[in-house]
Amino acid sequence: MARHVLPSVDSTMNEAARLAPGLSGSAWIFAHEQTAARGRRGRDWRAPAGNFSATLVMRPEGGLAQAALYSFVAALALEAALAHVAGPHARLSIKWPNDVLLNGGKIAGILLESLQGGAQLAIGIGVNLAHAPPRNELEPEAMPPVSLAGESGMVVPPEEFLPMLAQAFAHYDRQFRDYGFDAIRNAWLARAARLGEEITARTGAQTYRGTFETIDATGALILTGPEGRRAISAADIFF
Ligand SMILES: O=C(O)CCCC[C@@H]1SC[C@@H]2NC(=O)N[C@@H]21
Repeated sequence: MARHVLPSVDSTMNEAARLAPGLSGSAWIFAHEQTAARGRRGRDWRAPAGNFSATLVMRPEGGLAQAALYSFVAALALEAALAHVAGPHARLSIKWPNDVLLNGGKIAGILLESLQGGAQLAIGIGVNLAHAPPRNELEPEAMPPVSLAGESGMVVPPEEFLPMLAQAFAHYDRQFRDYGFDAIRNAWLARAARLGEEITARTGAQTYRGTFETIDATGALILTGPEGRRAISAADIFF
């Protein structure tokens, strides 16, 4: 698979959009540093040298709904690659839909954007390998950020993390294509943070509190509260 390695870039998502028209297959776009990286919901994302920053551009099968499920494929791949470097005792979990947590703090984030009218998908992945952002730069209720180095003392060069992540992604992508979302859903649920516990979901103006029952066949979070069972397809989650 093609790999583009950049010393510095505004955002690997922007670079993905620039390169996409010329890409026939899949490609990883990796940068040692990003100067204007973005997170979900228009938030800024810090991506200094030492942290991992990459975007995978690919051509998903099926329509947009199918492409959105790559959020879970990517989260599983990221969790697997982190388990590989952090060792079997690291407390890793996935917060719906796709934040990877280490020891209960956010170590990584995933951002999906469609390109070329949905023909291509850009999956951006950022991992705090060396540095966590300062708490005061985040929203007050955001998950506490952590880094791999801070939690474990381990130094993993970002360029060495790329092949591990690419391999783990290829594994789960194959599972998804061969066995469908059910296989991904089961693996995801086995690693889900706060499954069966009380959580809060905030969707724009609405806040719902309830028990995190499961995710459905579309990836929506199923919350059971005083008003019954609710499927939530986009929200911020608070524990
Ligand atoms: O948790 C989030 O809000 C998602 C963060 C995604 C950050 C990655 S870093 C690589 C890629 N380039 C970007 O500008 N953003 C994503």
